[in-house]
Amino acid sequence: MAYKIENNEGIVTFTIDREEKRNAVNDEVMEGLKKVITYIKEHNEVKFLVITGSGEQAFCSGGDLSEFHLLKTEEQAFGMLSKMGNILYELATLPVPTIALVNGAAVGGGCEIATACDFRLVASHARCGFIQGTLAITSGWGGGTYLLERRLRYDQALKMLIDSKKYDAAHLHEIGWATQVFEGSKDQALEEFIFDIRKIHPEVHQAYKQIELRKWQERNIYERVMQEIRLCAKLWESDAHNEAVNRFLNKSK
Ligand SMILES: CC[C@H](C(=O)O)C(=O)SCCNC(=O)CCNC(=O)[C@H](O)C(C)(C)COP(=O)(O)OP(=O)(O)OC[C@H]1O[C@@H](n2cnc3c(N)ncnc32)[C@H](O)[C@@H]1OP(=O)(O)O
Repeated sequence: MAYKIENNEGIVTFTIDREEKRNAVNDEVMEGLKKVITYIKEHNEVKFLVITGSGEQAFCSGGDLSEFHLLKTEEQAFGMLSKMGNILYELATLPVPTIALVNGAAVGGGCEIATACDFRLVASHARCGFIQGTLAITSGWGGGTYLLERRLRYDQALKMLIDSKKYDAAHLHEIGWATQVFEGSKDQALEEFIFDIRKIHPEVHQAYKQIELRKWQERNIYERVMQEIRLCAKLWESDAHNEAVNRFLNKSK
């Protein structure tokens, strides 16, 4: 199975379990995310959603290039991108607080997943970035829109997107992308982070989160996410993108 779902007293953890591919997202992972989001919407006793990756090398390395490089046209790309874009929108707008437990590299779509969460607890060794630009595309799952909604300074958020490179944990915290940086056990870091909030009734958490979600609704965030995805799909067809992906896939052969 490409993922694990655990429920520990209302704390639901979704683990991308593809360590051999640095937890790259394939269709099975997408289906798993849809499953956990549906579970949370149908079970009021759930307090938080935690997303993490297996192993210590990667949280998530984005879309699975060995699968998605087969997509050649704008419409083929839009099909995959919009499927994950809709999943990420449902994740970003869940009523419960969401925590990205960034156990390692979060790059490309992996950085988008972490950005779509309310909190980012980042391992001190993790390097994260919107590296899509190195593949001659832009963020394709809505992560650029969510990043520019977060409270980073605009210039720092835009630089993170157009740098298209991995930042270290200290810098991610300095610019306000990382909520916290932790050493050692990710489970202990999570326990410490939720120590106080788990004492507070979940309806309080959800009421406060609704204040932000109402603003997103008023500002048509869904339409903006879909415009972002369409732009990425247009770039997907370029020779520059296809050549960059082939270089990555051939590098280890
Ligand atoms: C789909 C679109 C989406 C979007 O936002 O629109 C995107 O996510 S686009 C960006 C796609 N992701 C990438 O370009 C990242 C590629 N991976 C890396 O940069 C590195 O693997 C890294 C930094 C995550 C980890 O580096 P490390 O040195 O620890 O590992 P290796 O690079 O040696 O990789 C080990 C093994 O995993 C395979 N791998 C890694 N990432 C992916 C991936 N995204 N898709 C498919 N396969 C991936 C890599 O090929 C190696 O396989 P092996 O058979 O052992 O050679």
